[in-house]
Amino acid sequence: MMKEAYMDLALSLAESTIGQTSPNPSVGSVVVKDGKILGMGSHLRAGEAHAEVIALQQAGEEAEGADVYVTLEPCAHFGKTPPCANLLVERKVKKVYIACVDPNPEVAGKGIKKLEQAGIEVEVGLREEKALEINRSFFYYMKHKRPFVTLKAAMTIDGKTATANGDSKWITAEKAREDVHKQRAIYDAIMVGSNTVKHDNPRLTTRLPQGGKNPIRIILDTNLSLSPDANIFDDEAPTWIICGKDADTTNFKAKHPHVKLIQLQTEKLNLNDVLAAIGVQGIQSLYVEGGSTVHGSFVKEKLFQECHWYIAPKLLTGNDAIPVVGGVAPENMSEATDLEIISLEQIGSDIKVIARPKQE
Ligand SMILES: Nc1c(/N=C/[C@@H](O)[C@H](O)[C@H](O)COP(=O)(O)O)[nH]c(=O)[nH]c1=O
Repeated sequence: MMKEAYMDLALSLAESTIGQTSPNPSVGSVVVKDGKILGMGSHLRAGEAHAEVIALQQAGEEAEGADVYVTLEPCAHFGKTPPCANLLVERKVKKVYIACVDPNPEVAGKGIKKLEQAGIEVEVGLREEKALEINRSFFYYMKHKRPFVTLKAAMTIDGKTATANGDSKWITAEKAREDVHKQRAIYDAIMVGSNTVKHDNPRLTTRLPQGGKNPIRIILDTNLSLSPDANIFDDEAPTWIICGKDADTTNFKAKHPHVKLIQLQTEKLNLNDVLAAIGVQGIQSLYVEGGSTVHGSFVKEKLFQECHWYIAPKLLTGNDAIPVVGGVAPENMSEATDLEIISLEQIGSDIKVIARPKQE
């Protein structure tokens, strides 16, 4: 096989573990010699063996003189496991193909240097774009210490997300809603505003036939106004509430001891502070399920990195129905937020659009 095909295999190994390795990146590795695959592996969980270790274990003595493909620069520092760069040197591999360099300034280039100093040939950049895409949340978080934000909305084709009285069940069909749950399992946290909790009484858990982890539920509730009977309080999924400085936290904590309360120092919740506060808690990726007003704030303040729009072939009509992105619109169309379409796919009877703000 060509070198690209071996790196594609390593990338598919990385992609298969997205969401389960946080706070670590998802990494895949393949060991090849004389056209034969001697080992392959993914980093499966934080604190466990790295992808290269698993692939080299499978290769055994045969690893000497082999080519190693890895989707992220091998680590050079002692984390929870010994450095992979040292292991690659010990096993006397011939050449290491690296899809992308670790953007973390503390580690960038150190693994490559260690390999080259030991006389191992290194080629960087094979399928780099795909490798960066797989770990976009991890890289974003490393750089900004705040979560990569994805806005997710479901809407009718005429842009409505609920009727005037708040009814939204259902806009999209079963298959698209199942895709939403697959996304929930990938993200560290999911966020909604208190209005969505009041209108929809959501669980915000991952409910898939094949299972999948629950994201941390984060509710924006300035004055701790939610009813104690809300669904988010009656199951064991991790729940955080973010409130303003005037909220009565003592009373709340007595009622909901298992809920993590993050109280900001401002009367109203400022999204910059919200993202900084959950970034400090280690949340690397955030899936914002709305509603309309919350989406409006994230767009207006340009605090999102991606949007997933699920569009149903329905017309709700009406000036009174709820628009998918709320808030106050700019005066001129030229002030609209320009996006770049990343993907467009049909899921059952609905369309899923992934878009990102156009880089200035
Ligand atoms: N109304 C719809 C959605 N609605 C999204 C949110 O408004 C809901 O409160 C949330 O998904 C409910 O979470 P749950 O209780 O955990 O299922 N989202 C969708 O993709 N399609 C819809 O038709």
